[in-house]
Amino acid sequence: MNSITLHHVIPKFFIPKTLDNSQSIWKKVSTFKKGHFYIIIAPSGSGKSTLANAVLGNHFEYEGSILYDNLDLKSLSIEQIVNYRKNEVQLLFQDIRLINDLTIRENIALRVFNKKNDLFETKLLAYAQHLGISHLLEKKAKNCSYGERQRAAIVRSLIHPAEFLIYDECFSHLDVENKEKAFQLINKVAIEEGSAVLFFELNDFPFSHDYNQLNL
Ligand SMILES: Nc1ncnc2c1ncn2[C@@H]1O[C@H](COP(=O)(O)OP(=O)(O)OP(=O)(O)O)[C@@H](O)[C@H]1O
Repeated sequence: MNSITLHHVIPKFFIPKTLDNSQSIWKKVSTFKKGHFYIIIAPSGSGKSTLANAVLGNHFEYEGSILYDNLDLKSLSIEQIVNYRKNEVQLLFQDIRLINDLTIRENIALRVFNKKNDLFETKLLAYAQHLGISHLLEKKAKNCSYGERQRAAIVRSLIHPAEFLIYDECFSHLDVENKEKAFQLINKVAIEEGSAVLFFELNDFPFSHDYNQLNL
């Protein structure tokens, strides 16, 4: 998939306060392209999770359309949408969604549970080390802090990355140093893979970057 386009999208269940803001992407045409990098900055309650979940095909509670290349998401079957999640589009949900009773290693490996490949193990170890969670790999997720689980979820998102990587406030529990490390890792993997990255954030990152900035 080469692009995801928002075509006059506006949520059905609330009217965004920022609708009249000329920077806002509601009710406009915006295209996210493979290999490009975006940060969408918007205040609490402005619809970041609503839009991120809509782009994943988790709900259709909006007017307008979301296109995967030229295909309207609303015209796809559940099976087709699920297939897109294997290699084309993936979302790291704001609430992380690790399984409490599995270890951090098992949670990360879930992304590739039916694929045997030494490369995944190499990546898992390298990325865990980069984010400072190597010592937590055999620990159950429920016994880790929120920030530790957030870093584990970021590793999970990168061991078999899709073409469009979407992150909904994925650094919310990280200190500035860890935020920057996580950002650099996501950026590096996305460049290597040719993926697009879409960050949904409350505020801009506290370090310099050259991502395209959009607002809701
Ligand atoms: N299923 C739903 N039905 C009705 N209203 C909803 C539903 N889901 C979200 N909302 C409302 O839509 C608005 C946007 O919510 P959303 O979670 O998308 O915002 P957000 O920008 O991600 O916020 P935050 O930064 O606080 O996580 C909120 O006012 C929320 O209460």
